[in-house]
Amino acid sequence: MTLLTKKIVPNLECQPERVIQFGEGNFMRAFVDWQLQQMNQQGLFNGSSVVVQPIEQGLKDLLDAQDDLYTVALQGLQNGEVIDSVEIMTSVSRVINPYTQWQAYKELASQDDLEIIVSNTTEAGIAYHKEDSLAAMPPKSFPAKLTVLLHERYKLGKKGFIIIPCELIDRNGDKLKEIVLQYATDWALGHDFVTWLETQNTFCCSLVDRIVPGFPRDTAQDFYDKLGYEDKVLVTAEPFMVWVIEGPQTIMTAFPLQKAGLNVIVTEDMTPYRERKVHLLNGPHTAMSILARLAGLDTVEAVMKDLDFRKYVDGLFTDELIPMIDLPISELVVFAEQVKERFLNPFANHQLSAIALNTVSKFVARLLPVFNQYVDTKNALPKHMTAALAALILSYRGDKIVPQDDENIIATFNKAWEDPETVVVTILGNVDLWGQDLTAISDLVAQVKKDIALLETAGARVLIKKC
Ligand SMILES: NC(=O)C1=CN([C@@H]2O[C@H](COP(=O)(O)OP(=O)(O)OC[C@H]3O[C@@H](n4cnc5c(N)ncnc54)[C@H](O)[C@@H]3O)[C@@H](O)[C@H]2O)C=CC1
Ligand SMILES: O=P(O)(O)OC[C@H]1O[C@](O)(CO)[C@@H](O)[C@@H]1O
Repeated sequence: MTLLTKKIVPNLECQPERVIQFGEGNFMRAFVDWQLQQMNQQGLFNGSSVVVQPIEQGLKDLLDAQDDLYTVALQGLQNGEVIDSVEIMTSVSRVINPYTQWQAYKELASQDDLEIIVSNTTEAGIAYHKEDSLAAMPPKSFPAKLTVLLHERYKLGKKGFIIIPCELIDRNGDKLKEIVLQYATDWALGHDFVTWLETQNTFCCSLVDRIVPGFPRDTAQDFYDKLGYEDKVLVTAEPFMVWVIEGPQTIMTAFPLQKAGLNVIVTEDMTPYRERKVHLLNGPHTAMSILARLAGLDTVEAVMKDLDFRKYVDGLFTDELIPMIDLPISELVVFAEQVKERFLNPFANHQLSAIALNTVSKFVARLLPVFNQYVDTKNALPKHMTAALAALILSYRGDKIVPQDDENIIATFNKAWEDPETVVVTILGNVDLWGQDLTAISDLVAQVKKDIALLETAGARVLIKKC
């Protein structure tokens, strides 16, 4: 079968390079480059991205063999409709491997059309390596490579960039800027360079949300048969997306994502949006994964299609999560409905066991802040979250399902379960697990004991029906 190349795309228009993108992975290609494509199609941007492969091994060769073309398959539900679409992306101009093309990389500094820098180098990428130097070709870390590029740009007396990292770490833009400034100090790049960095560049924090399963290993041949060509870097993604960017509204002039109708929010403070995502998407994931596994269910979709569990999920959203988040209720209701639709994605096959990895820390980050808020404002226990907490303690006994977590956490639960009479008090009172003494919450110990007893005698389905 023919490989996807320019020959397959007639009248391919080359757009000027306007974006430097660190990271050629699945997420960036189905998120940022897909958005460039949407803007280009509407004649709003007329720009392409030059992609920098951040580590020595990567997809450059595969992409180059396809003239940097690839397909994005969007699969899922949107506004009640099944979306199963494919589109060839023409928004990547070329891929630079700085390990073999260091000079070409540095020359990007001289291109005036380049205005925007984006990145996703995984959670490990925004890191400081003390050994990195200005003379290295290239330095190891992504922030060090970026510092070299910015310094070249400064030396040419040109304007700076809008820099929007997409890594899934809190306050990614601040962290990236902090490390770049650290290199500027380490490498003695001078006060004027630091002033240029501060005044001519806009580092934005951003929060991305789109589930991108990536290359469809099991069904690739079906895709090729349907497409009529082979695409070794085809990427599947859900139709839903949100990009929350913390920065000045003016960035939308250079980067008209919103004008193209994309779900992009530019705000002065992204905290509520981060909370919205963590508590309304990842929170229900965690609560349902704990309880539904005890009832023998295995995927998010199965939970959402089960009438009893669906009621539980709806109640969790409506009674306990939405009222505790500091954003307009109408906005939260819309977001919650979108999340439920995403949970029902028939293409996703999202395993509860995958979500359940490291459940204790996930419970702390995703549910406990809302749990505390509920107790403080309502002076009562949130029943749905309390049931999930009880199920967590029971599952970590290890006889019904095998918990996967840090070995110290597993050991803590094993030890506590040696005495079933005291296990609830021991676990809830363990500040190392929760960051607080949960036995101090009025009635919690008694309720969790009752819930565990019901889980043991009647099962998870009966417990959630009581919520
Ligand atoms: N796939 C998804 O559904 C979503 C993924 N994310 C996040 O995006 C990140 C990337 O995900 P994918 O694109 O799916 O993975 P991927 O494996 O396709 O791409 C990883 C990218 O990160 C780069 N990279 C890896 N380690 C690095 C390091 N130490 N320093 C610099 N660069 C490094 C690689 O060169 C590659 O460009 C992940 O951290 C993930 O948490 C965020 C939202 C959704
Ligand atoms: O299964 P979890 O850990 O709740 O995460 C669900 C998904 O949400 C996302 O944050 C969506 O953007 C992805 O990173 C992740 O795949």
